[in-house]
Amino acid sequence: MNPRTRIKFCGLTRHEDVAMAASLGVDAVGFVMWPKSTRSITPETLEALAVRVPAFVTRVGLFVNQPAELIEQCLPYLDLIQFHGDESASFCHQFGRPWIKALRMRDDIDLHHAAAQYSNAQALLLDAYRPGIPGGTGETFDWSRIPATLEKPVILAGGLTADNIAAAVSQVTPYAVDVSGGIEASPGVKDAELMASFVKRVALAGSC
Ligand SMILES: O=C(O)c1ccccc1NCC(=O)[C@H](O)[C@H](O)COP(=O)(O)O
Repeated sequence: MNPRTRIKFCGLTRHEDVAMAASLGVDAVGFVMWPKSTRSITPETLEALAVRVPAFVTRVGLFVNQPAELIEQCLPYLDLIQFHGDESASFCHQFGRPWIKALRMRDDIDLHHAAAQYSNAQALLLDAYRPGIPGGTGETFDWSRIPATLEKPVILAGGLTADNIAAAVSQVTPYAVDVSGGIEASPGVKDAELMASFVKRVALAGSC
């Protein structure tokens, strides 16, 4: 039996969206701590949102080349750290907390090399590459570029929606999928119906 595809919703900024995600059975909720993002929240908002996340829903903090001091400040409210910039493996590993590394799918990326480089990561999150934009582009990439076997679990991200998630799961069979723009009414504001239909389509894709 194939394990189910885990789901992370990213870029949450509101209590009601976190509550909806949890009620839908989503595995992880992501909070963007990078201030230049249209979905960013402050450490104070992170605390307010995170303390109300139910047990067994993983709270993920997303950072882009940010100071260790900020990450330390957020740690009490995070179960997992997502590094979405050019952080080194040793930087990522210094916090004593599970972490994942986001990789943008540049033409020249070598995923086997990256898996070795980030050997302590819990998983690699693969996202679309657009120069100058570190993530949350809402764009897909060519999923056939993902090797059939990789030394780390793959979290597929980038432009996923209820309309393309079945094809993505069937083609890539990722460990997990990550979505932000595809479940939004506007940046940082999630749409309850889009969230529900995304979760439903992932479940259906896994049962085919
Ligand atoms: O969401 C952002 O604004 C953002 C900014 C900087 C780095 C990463 C960012 N988001 C990452 C994600 O939301 C997801 O990991 C992933 O990129 C999926 O986003 P989307 O393509 O919108 O589904």
